[in-house]
Amino acid sequence: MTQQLAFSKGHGTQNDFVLVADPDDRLALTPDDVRALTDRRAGIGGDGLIRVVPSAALPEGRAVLDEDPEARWFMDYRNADGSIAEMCGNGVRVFVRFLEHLGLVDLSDGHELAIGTRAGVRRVHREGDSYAVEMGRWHLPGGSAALADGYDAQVRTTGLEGVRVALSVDMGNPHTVVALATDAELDGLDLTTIPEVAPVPPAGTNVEYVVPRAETQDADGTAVGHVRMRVHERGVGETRSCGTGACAAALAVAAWAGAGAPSTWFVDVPGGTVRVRMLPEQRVELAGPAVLVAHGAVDLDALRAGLVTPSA
Ligand SMILES: N[C@@H](CCC[C@H](N)C(=O)O)C(=O)O
Repeated sequence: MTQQLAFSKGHGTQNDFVLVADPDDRLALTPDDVRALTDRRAGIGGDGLIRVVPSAALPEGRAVLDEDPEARWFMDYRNADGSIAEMCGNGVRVFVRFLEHLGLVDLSDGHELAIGTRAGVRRVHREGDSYAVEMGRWHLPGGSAALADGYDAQVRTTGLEGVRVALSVDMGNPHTVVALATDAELDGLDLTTIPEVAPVPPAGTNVEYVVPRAETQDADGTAVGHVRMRVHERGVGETRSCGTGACAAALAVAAWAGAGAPSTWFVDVPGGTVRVRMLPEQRVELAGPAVLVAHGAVDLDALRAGLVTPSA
């Protein structure tokens, strides 16, 4: 008998994931299995794979339970190349939508749900169809000196081309935000290859390219920031959205703008728009949609047989 694996497929602003439920921690998915499942021709297709597993089943999950005993479910996140990632902002929202679909949680009463991730506990609540995630503490690996360098370089830059101000932002996973001057520059980027950014941390980095857009105002007349972003994700390539990347982008642009920058930002990505809010104590909130589009079963033996290993 062939081995069948039940899956769902979901996305958050078109950052798409294969979702599998493993409530008894029985699935031993190898990196090759992940590559095959996320393959867009021989598999289901996705930027990553998310496994639902009890926090108590994994060492990283047990660490999370020490932080918050209510974080019962753990998001085991894999990039499409099979590598493990600490966090995924769009993934957390889709993970919670999947938990709802499985009947494991109910957020309809507006309460907050604690989720385990390799970057620590993340808290999620619903705002209608949108899911808001408290994304934890961020920091700038280069410290304030890196910020000063970036800001100086940016204000010195004139002309339409050549703006290459970069800032590393740790969102639980690594990001490098690069400021560009114009929409044409952003549109013209070739992100089929890994962009050159320096310095690249040893564990690699996700790279976000951003162009500021005009500020708007909310109903109370408070300024709201706005940026456009394209992203090259570590372990994937160009994707149509990245939630942790959107937070990093808003944080970098707000930091470059200095005191008085808006505390709410909209980040436009090729797959839609997410909202980022600065919170006290170097925390940030990400809000956006989470959609499940398919449910089915995959024949694991056929899938494994179809995986082509690139020759050296
Ligand atoms: N798309 C995600 C980030 C996924 C992990 C990333 N590729 C990494 O390796 O850190 C998001 O929405 O945050």
